[in-house]
Amino acid sequence: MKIAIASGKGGTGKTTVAVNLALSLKDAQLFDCDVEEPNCNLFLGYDLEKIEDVNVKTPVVDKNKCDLCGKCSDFCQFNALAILPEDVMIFPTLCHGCGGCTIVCPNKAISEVDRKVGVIEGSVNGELAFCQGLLKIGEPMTSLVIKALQEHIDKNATAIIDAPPGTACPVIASVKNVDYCILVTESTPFGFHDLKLALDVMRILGIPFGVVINRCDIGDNRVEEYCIEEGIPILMKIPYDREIARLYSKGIPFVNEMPEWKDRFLRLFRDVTSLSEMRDRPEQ
Ligand SMILES: Nc1ncnc2c1ncn2[C@@H]1O[C@H](COP(=O)(O)OP(=O)(O)OP(=O)(O)O)[C@@H](O)[C@H]1O
Ligand code: SF4
Ligand code: SF4
Repeated sequence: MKIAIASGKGGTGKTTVAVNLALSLKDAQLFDCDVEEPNCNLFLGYDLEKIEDVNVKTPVVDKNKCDLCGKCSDFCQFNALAILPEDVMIFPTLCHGCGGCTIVCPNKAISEVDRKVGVIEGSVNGELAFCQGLLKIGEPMTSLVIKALQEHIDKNATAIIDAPPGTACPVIASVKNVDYCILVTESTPFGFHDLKLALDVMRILGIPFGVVINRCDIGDNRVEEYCIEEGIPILMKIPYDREIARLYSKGIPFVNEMPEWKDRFLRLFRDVTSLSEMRDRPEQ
């Protein structure tokens, strides 16, 4: 079972839910896909070691073979190649490593070199199997690092995936192949607005989803009313709690100090499992 924790709006409590849910389960793996700023390990405190570099194949043009025909530049959908009067200019950070320009070059003038865009790290100790991706500073290829990170999911275990905020490519890369997505939101106008964007993404991708309303006692009831109207499962409600915020600021997962929440997260997991199974069952 692969479960993503996502949201439209940032700061709604994804990491809080992902870490506390993973710690409440036995034998769960936790993956921090927020590769621009992974922060799950602030709460776990595990020693991490590098598992692998994430590289992208980037073109290099041999000037002696190139006749500036422009076929490579015409092919590239990402504007990573520009034909100048006497040269082909390459914008490495725009290149997605598709390899197409190398194939279309009629003069075999293009070769490829590895360019490092990030790194995958894994825990060497701790009660959870934990992995995170780390995008190199200045690199925009977030999705490549997320894809590489997800290769390390053990298909026989339960994987909890902490997704980045928003609804753009990094979120799609994080949730694409999951069995279920938990959308964490808050009862504010901004939370409600961005939840609806995230719901649209899940519907388009055909991923089953439910909602956790965090800080449920701030703002108004619009999120809850909307979920009831639309038949969206409300999986859990977490109140605004000074103690949760205090523990967070000390890097302590709140299930460790407030053990009653472990049962609630276990119940959440059971609900998610049965909702996902119901969806997989063929209609009678
Ligand atoms: N129920 C709660 N009561 C009080 N404070 C909370 C609660 N849930 C989360 N917070 C606070 O909200 C902040 C954001 O939480 P968290 O980092 O889990 O959100 P996030 O969605 O993962 O953020 P990002 O979008 O940056 O990844 C933290 O400062 C945390 O202490
Ligand atoms: S396709 Fe090959 S020969 Fe043509 S401009 Fe590009 S690198 Fe040069
Ligand atoms: S490898 Fe693909 S993305 Fe990169 S420059 Fe060539 S065509 Fe463009």
